[in-house]
Amino acid sequence: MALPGDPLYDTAALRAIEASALAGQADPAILMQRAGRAGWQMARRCWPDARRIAVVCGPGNNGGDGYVLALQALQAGMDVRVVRLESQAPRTEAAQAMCAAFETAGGRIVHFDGALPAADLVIDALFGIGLSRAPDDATTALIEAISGHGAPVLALDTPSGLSADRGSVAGAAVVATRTLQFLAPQLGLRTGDGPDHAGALSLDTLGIARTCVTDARPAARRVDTHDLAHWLKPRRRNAHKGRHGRVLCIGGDHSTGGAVLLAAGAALRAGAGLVEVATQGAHVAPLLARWPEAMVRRTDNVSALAGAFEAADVVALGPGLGRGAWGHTLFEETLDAATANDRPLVLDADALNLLAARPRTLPAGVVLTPHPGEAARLLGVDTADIQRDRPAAVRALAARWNAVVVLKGAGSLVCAPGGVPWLIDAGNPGMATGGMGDVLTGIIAALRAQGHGAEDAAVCAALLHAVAGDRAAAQGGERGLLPGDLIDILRACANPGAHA
Ligand SMILES: NC(=O)C1=CN([C@@H]2O[C@H](COP(=O)(O)OP(=O)(O)OC[C@H]3O[C@@H](n4cnc5c(N)ncnc54)[C@H](OP(=O)(O)O)[C@@H]3O)[C@@H](O)[C@H]2O)[C@H](O)CC1
Ligand SMILES: [K+]
Repeated sequence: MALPGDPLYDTAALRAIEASALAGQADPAILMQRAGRAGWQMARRCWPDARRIAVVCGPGNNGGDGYVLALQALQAGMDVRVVRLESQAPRTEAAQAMCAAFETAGGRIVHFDGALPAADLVIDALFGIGLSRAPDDATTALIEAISGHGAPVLALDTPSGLSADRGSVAGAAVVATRTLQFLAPQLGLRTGDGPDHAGALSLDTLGIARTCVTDARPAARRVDTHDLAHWLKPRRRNAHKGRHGRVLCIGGDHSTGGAVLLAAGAALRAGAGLVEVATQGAHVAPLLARWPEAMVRRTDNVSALAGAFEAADVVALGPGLGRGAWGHTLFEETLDAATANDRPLVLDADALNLLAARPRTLPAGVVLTPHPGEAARLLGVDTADIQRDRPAAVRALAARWNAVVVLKGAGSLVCAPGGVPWLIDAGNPGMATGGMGDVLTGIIAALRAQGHGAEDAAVCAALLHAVAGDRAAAQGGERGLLPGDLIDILRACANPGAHA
C-alpha cells in the first residue's frame, strides 16, 4: 500500500535532483532561467499592481535567479532595482551571465547602504539552499532591511538565513510573505522556525523530469488532514467494544489529576473501546463526572492494578504522574510489568523525565512524546540543541531509545528507529498550552488499542491532534484554546467522511 503523505527533501537531495535534472542539458543555467521566470510569474500573479520591484541578490545562484527575475520585470516595464552588498557581486558563472544580461538591458544595480529603495514588492534572492553559515553584520543588516521594509516579500527557494535542512535560524533570517521553492519541497520550511519565516509556500518544479525527484531520498514525509483517512477507516458493522481495545491511563498525582483526566477523555473520544484510569488524586469524582464512561481506581502501586494491567491492550503512563515517590514507584513497576508482559506503552510528561533521570532499556513498541525540553533531557543536551536541528533530534531520539518518538512543537516530527521522519503539517500556536500533550497521549493510546502499530498510531495521532487543534482554533481563535476544546472536536475529526 502506498505510503500516505508527500516527500520533503533536504539540501543534499535537492543538489542531487539539480544534478540529475542538469545531466545532459546543454545550458547549465537553464534551471536558473526557469527559476527566475517562475519567480516573476509568481510575483505578477500574487502582486499584479506592484510596479517598483527591489530585487536583493546574493553572490550565488540564488542571486542568479534574482537577476533573471529582475530582467523579466525590467522587460515588462517595471521600475526595477537590484540591491546587493558591495562584497557580494555574483561569483558563479551562471549568475555573472544573468547579472550581465540585466545590466546590458539597462538594469540598475545599487549597493546596499543601510536602507532598501522604496518598492511595492521585495524579492529575496540573497541565499537559497547554499546558506553555509551565520550571516555577518552587513548581511544581517540587509536581511533585517528586507524583513522590515513593509512591502510584501517573495523569497526565492528559501527565506534567506533559514536552514532548509534544519528549519532553524543562525542569527537572522528573512520573514517572507511567500516562498517559491524550486524543484522539490524542502523540509526546513515546515518545522521549527520555518513556518514563521517562509510564509505561504509555493513550488515550481522547473519542468524537470519527475524521475529526477522520485529517485532522490526524502528527508521526511509530510502528512496533513487529507491523510487521516489512510488510517481512520470506517468501522466494520460487526463490532464490539473489545474490538476497539482497552486503554489503561496511569497518572494523576494529588495536584495534577486533570492531566490523566484529559488523557482518558481523549482516549475515549479517539475511539478506545474501554478506558481505565489508575490515579491517586482526589479527582476521581470530577473525572467520573466528566467521563462516566471511564473506569477509575485509586492506586499506590502496579500490583494493585493486577487485573487492569493484564486486561489493558496499551498503557499510557505519565500524564500528571509527578516525580515524587508515588510517581517513581509507578514508573519503575509499570515499565517492569510492560516489559514482562510485552504490553505496548505510551510514555509522556514525567514518565519521560523519570526515564531521562533513570535510563533503562525500553520494551518494543514504545511511543515517546517529548516536547523540546523533555527531548533535551532524553538526549542529555540543551533545548536549543534540539530546536537547532529538529529532524536530526527526532532521529537521534528514536535511535537512542529504540522507540517511536513524537517531537512536539511547530511542525511536529514523528520517527521510528532508523526510519524516515514524518512531518505533521497541521497545528497552531494555540496548542502551546498545558494539557495538550495529555490529549495527544490519550489519542496515541486509543489508536494503539485499536490495532495500529506504534509508528502508525503515533503519526495518525499527532496528525489527528493537530487537525483537531486547527479546527477548534478556526471556531474560536487560537488564544484561549484549551485541551478540552480538542477533545470535544476529536470525534468529528476521527471519522473522516462520516459527516461528509
Ligand atoms: N535547487 C536547485 O537545484 C536550483 C538551484 N538554483 C538556485 O541556486 C540556489 C543554490 O545556489 P548556491 O550558489 O549553491 O547557493 P546560494 O545562492 O544559496 O548561496 C551560496 C553562496 O552564498 C555564500 N554564502 C553562504 N552563506 C553565506 C553567509 N552566511 N554569508 C555570506 N555568504 C554566504 C556562499 O559562499 P561560501 O563561502 O559558502 O562558498 C555561496 O557563494 C538555490 O537555492 C536556487 O535558488 C537554481 O537557479 C534553480 C534550481
Ligand atoms: K532566498
